[in-house]
Amino acid sequence: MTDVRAAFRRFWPLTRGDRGRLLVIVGCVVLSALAETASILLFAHLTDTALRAGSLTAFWAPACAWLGVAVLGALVGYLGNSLATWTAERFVLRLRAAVFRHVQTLPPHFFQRHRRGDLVERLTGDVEAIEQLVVSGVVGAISAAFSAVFYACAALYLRWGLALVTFGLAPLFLLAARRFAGRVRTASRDERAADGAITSVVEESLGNVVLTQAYGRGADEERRLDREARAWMRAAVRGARLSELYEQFVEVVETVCVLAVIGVGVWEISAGRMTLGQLLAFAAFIGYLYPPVRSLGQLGLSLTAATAGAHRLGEILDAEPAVTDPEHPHPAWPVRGRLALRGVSFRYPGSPRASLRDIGFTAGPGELVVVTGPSGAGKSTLSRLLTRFYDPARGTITLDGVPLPDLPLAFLRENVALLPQETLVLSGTIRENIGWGRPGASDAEIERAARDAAAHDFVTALPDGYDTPLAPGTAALSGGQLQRIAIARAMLRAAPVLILDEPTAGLDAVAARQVVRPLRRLMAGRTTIMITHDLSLAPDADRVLVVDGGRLVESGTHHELLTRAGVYARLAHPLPDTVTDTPRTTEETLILRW
Ligand SMILES: Nc1ncnc2c1ncn2[C@@H]1O[C@H](COP(=O)(O)OP(=O)(O)OP(=O)(O)O)[C@@H](O)[C@H]1O
Repeated sequence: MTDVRAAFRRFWPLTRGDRGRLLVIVGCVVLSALAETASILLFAHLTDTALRAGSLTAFWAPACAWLGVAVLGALVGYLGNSLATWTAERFVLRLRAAVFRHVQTLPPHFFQRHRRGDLVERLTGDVEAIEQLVVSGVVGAISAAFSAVFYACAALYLRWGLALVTFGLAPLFLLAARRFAGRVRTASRDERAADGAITSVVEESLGNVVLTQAYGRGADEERRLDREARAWMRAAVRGARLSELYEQFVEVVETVCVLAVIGVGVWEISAGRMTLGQLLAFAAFIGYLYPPVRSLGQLGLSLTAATAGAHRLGEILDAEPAVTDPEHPHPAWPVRGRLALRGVSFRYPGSPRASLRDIGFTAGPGELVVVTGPSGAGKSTLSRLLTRFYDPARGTITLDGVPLPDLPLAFLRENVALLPQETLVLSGTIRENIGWGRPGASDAEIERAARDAAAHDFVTALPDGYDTPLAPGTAALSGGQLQRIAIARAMLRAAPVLILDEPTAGLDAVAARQVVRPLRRLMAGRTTIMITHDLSLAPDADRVLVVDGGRLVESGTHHELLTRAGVYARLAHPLPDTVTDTPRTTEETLILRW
């Protein structure tokens, strides 16, 4: 129960703005229960007056009153239920938006440590489970409680002795619910986790379908899905069995209660202390009284199950963003793009060792700094610090002399554009994909960016041109073409600082050649930090930095580093022109990958 309370306290604030409506719903629920109670009393009256006497004249007045009450109850019931559904859905909408907003602020390592399918499940199934707890649960509990109180009062009014017998048996329902609660919670938690695992496997398998087919691993993937699906089935069956067992058990308890009441009632009638109408009405009340008591117990079980969802969602909401906006941000200025790193060290949260140690360098407008090094050296980590996905543990990074943490994140990322390693395609047309770089850009600006990125020709050759729809993983464009779309997007952003993370990764020599020219146009006049294994652009760089084991081990121009015969020379080896002094053009040296 403490879990339910804690979950409720955590998510209740999200009902702000709808509490007036919740009050109206409660009003409707109470009126509905009152109408139900009144109809039963009218039924008793009708039995004792019209039915027993067989008088039609005595029939009309209670019958009309009963009809009036029924119509009123129906209207109020309709209003209350519609409003409750609307409020519940609004709550789901708000909760999902809040969780999604929070997820957007979380650092890269959060997404590396959680399977995507599991996150999807938390944002869908678990969000709905919490709605059960906070909105439908509360409305259901209030409705059940008021109904139980009204029926109990009416039963007391009809025959208080008999009513007390009835009430004495009611706690049996709550006891039964208590006994089941723990097991229901475990089954529900397992079911939700298994749901997430299934979504993850399906998503991963579909995402890697080419690899799976190429390596003939379809059967393995099927087994993987089967394993998760069986875990889900076990949990689902366990949950269903528990709730069925509870239902049936309660059914038997209810029968015992009703029989006890009728038995006592028959004895009362035989002693002349009760009329048949009263007994029938009383039996009806019992029929009505136990379901709300029962549903209070059932509700307890649903709420307990919902806490499993609350717990899983809490894990997301408790994850902290790695960086936040400064309290007193530095005022905006026209950024020139001078980057400076001094003594920068960084370790990923939870990682035993530092990924970067004591890194320092500067880069100014119009300069190209190539950062290279073996796999795992810390190059991508550096790009994450420059775009402030993380702050360094030690040292500082400044933009035009202002430390990055003093800048509003939006301002920083407007001025420091990242071209990530994965060519990211968004759901939308090519025009929207490019326009994403700068919201509000005109079609002419988008087209100009596409021309500069050498994308215009292949885009216009497509049947739908700029209106060709793209979607992640389903784009009918080559890797090089997608990369040029990404370059056009970055062109449009027109940020003074560019961070290019492996801009030619995954492209063959021909495709790489096609992106080099647009890349150079993109870099012109900007401060560019290019993280790459591909040394084809290194001869053009003002400075090449070699990172190894998180440290900056060498720095200089391509030719200086080659003549130094250190790590860089080894990385670039064997290169046909390692000792020539005449630098080749970028295109000629393009295949200098190591
Ligand atoms: N989320 C993370 N949590 C813990 N350690 C991480 C995380 N991401 C990366 N690392 C570690 O940090 C180090 C640097 O990784 P990084 O991705 O920056 O290397 P890289 O030089 O970009 O490699 P590659 O060239 O293969 O992309 C590696 O040892 C890696 O294992």
